[in-house]
Amino acid sequence: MRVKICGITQPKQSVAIANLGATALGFICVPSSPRYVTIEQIQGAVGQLPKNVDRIGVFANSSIAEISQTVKDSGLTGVQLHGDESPDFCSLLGENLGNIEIIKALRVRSFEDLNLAANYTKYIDTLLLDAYHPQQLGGTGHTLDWEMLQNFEPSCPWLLAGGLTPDNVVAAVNQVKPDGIDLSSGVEVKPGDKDLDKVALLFKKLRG
Ligand SMILES: O=C(O)c1ccccc1N[C@@H]1O[C@H](COP(=O)(O)O)[C@@H](O)[C@H]1O
Repeated sequence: MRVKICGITQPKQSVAIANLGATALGFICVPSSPRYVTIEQIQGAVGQLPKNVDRIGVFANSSIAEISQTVKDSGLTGVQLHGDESPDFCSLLGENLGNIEIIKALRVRSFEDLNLAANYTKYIDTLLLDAYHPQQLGGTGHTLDWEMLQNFEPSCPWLLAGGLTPDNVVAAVNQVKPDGIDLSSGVEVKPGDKDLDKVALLFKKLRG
């Protein structure tokens, strides 16, 4: 299963988390986030990573020019769009970025939100479902209603995010059966500072 650990800010932690088993790391390019990193910080963090670990930049309502420049300068292999980006925006971005993974995040509070997924799948590589929060775009630590996802079968791979922790991850995966998972605050000491013991426990639970 694909496991993305998001909100990495420190080069040392990025290598340690990859060694523990993460298949993708996320770098927050949203200036209002406490986990925000600059292009230089991303360069420092991805420099030592094994080639097979995906490096995903997380954006929210950034322009195509901004995203393209960041991808080019920092060696990202994918982008996660966590704002109100439209299907047309995803399609245009895909044309601009070429061989870069596009992950569209939907913040879900109702079936109406979930049904939006169908409008995106032909323009993106991967869908991500996160919890909706009225004041925060992401990294909220809130779970979404997993019951709603019982019959969720989009026509592209998808990741479950939102409030996952070493304690609830096995239940989430068994109940919802996503193609992968994405965690941020559930494996942190504080925003931007990952707790490596919690990350290790996460992989232990997943392997168990
Ligand atoms: O983590 C952030 O600060 C952030 C800011 C803006 C957009 C997305 C952000 N993070 C994403 O939020 C989800 C879930 O996080 P959590 O596990 O509930 O803390 C995850 O996909 C992050 O990529």
